[in-house]
Amino acid sequence: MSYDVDVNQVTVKYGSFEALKRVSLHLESGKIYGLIGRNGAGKSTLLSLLASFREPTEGKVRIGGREAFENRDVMSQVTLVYETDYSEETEKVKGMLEAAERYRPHFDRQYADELVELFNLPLEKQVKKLSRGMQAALNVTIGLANRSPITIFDEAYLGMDAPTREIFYKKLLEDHAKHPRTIILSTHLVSEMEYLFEEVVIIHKGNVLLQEPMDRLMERGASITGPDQVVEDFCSDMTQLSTQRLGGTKSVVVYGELTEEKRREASQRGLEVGPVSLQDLFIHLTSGEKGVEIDGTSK
Ligand SMILES: Nc1ncnc2c1ncn2[C@@H]1O[C@H](COP(=O)(O)OP(=O)(O)OP(=O)(O)O)[C@@H](O)[C@H]1O
Repeated sequence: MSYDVDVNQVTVKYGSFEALKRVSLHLESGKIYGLIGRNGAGKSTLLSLLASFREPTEGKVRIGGREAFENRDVMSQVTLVYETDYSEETEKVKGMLEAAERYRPHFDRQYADELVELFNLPLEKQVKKLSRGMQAALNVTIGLANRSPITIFDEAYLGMDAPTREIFYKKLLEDHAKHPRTIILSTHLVSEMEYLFEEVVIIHKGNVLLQEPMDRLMERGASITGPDQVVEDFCSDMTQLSTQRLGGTKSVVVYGELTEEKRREASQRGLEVGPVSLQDLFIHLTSGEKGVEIDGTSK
């Protein structure tokens, strides 16, 4: 069955504060999504709706056509991994895996054991006695081994060192290829994780600023560098995200489709057209009060 996610005109209020403002979003089954946004943008709020932890103040969240909130059938198909407070958790690592095996319908114990070995997790140790990074690795182990049709990692890497994060990313890609499912990665490590994303959703101040396949998004950003006045003329009708000047040289980050004709024109005028990283695009797109108005892609 399909596990497409439909978020329709959803508002979430904390008191009178609107953390999400009439957000609409469609996530197709089976893809890896990167969810990015600045601190307080509303990412965790959105993810808690998908995991049925919270009910929208207004609007509907449907998964596979069924309303998500307090729906047992839907909840059993969604895993949300986030940094957990284990200071009181006296259960051992082994016990946590056994519980996951009992309660999660698609849990693969053999695969979990493989990850436990890779992450060097001590099966007989109490979870509260693990280091923060090891607790994160345990969460990721259970999150991946659950094989839920919708698996969400909300900054699940917190506390992991760089080599451990590398193992996480590698295993995630491998396992997604073998067992395709929807994976949502909410992260601030944009440069480090962008190669994982098939599609990117940027949330800004409670709104969806854009949702784009990664390759198309990368084609939309470019840096144009050359003599000051030539760059200025060339970019005059384009959305300009940032400008840098050095002597008589100017470099502008533009956003929007750069047609073949426009690229030829740049080359004829002696301008250099370069790529822009997702991290740079994200920084520039979300630097203003409302974020940049994006023709055709903003929701
Ligand atoms: N329980 C709550 N009560 C009141 N306000 C809340 C509550 N939870 C979140 N908020 C507010 O809602 C907004 C969105 O918070 P949320 O945690 O969803 O953001 P986020 O994008 O996940 O942020 P970060 O990247 O910093 O983790 C923030 O302004 C936050 O202060």
